Amino acid sequence: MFSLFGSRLGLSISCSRFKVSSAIMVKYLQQDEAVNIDLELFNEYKFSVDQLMELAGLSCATAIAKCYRPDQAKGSVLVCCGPGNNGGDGLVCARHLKLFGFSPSVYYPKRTDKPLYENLLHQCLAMDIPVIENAPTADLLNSSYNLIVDALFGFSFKPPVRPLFVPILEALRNTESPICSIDIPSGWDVEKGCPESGGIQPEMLISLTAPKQCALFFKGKHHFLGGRFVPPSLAQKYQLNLPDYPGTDCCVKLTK
Ligand SMILES: NC(=O)C1=CN([C@@H]2O[C@H](COP(=O)(O)OP(=O)(O)OC[C@H]3O[C@@H](n4cnc5c(N)ncnc54)[C@H](O)[C@@H]3O)[C@@H](O)[C@H]2O)[C@H](O)CC1
Ligand SMILES: [K+]
Repeated sequence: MFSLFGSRLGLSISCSRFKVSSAIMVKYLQQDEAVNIDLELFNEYKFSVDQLMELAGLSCATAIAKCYRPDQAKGSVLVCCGPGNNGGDGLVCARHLKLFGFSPSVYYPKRTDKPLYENLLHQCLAMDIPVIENAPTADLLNSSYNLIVDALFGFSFKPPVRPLFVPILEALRNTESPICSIDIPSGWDVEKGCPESGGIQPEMLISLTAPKQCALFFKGKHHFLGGRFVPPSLAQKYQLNLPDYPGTDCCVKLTK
């Protein structure tokens, strides 16, 4: 009797909290705020990169599986990974996509020689995830992949794009296959959004921890928040106004 009453009470509290939190907009972070929150997670809260990257990558794969089916005609996903932690999120995401029934391949042109990244790549190879060596053209993306995951650059990106990444960003700009960007549409300014000279236009964006200001310029179909690891005291300190994640989900759809 008591527990039933308790759970009903809990439900009504979370419903009323939802009303309150949906009225307050989630905070869109400046680049330095994103960097500071990241540093605080590591230095004050003592999380390791591996822990947060695993949760971030899992939340990305989960959000993708909510929007795209693994059994479409070509059924394959190309995960493009950059040299930093955004690329690491991509490697984790590729591994979970494979476990969810997708057929991911990885493009990883600038590999970081640190054990974390070597191990993440090793795990992908051990799970028979192909790694393609050459930058794909837009035509190859159109003919071979149903979805492109953009894990090239995250919140530490500083324009302009260096030469090694120009061909892949050019292909992403011209492909007709849908793109899902992790945290930041790569090549976009973290605060000002798409460069005036043109940039990629993802169909899906998965913001991690909290959206960055460039997400205000996102025009695609699906905007999710992932990375459900923020301690309430940290969310409070930066007034993130995070939405309630449904139940035990690791991602939540954001509405405009
Ligand atoms: N707290 C969190 O929310 C977490 C987020 N995660 C992910 O980490 C990235 C941020 O990672 P970071 O390593 O700081 O940087 P990036 O991946 O954005 O890129 C750094 C990498 O890129 C190179 N680079 C920078 N500018 C350029 C350029 N113009 N051209 C070419 N290359 C460039 C730079 O040299 C570095 O090598 C965040 O967005 C999330 O995706 C964590 O996984 C979990 C915690
Ligand atoms: K990205």
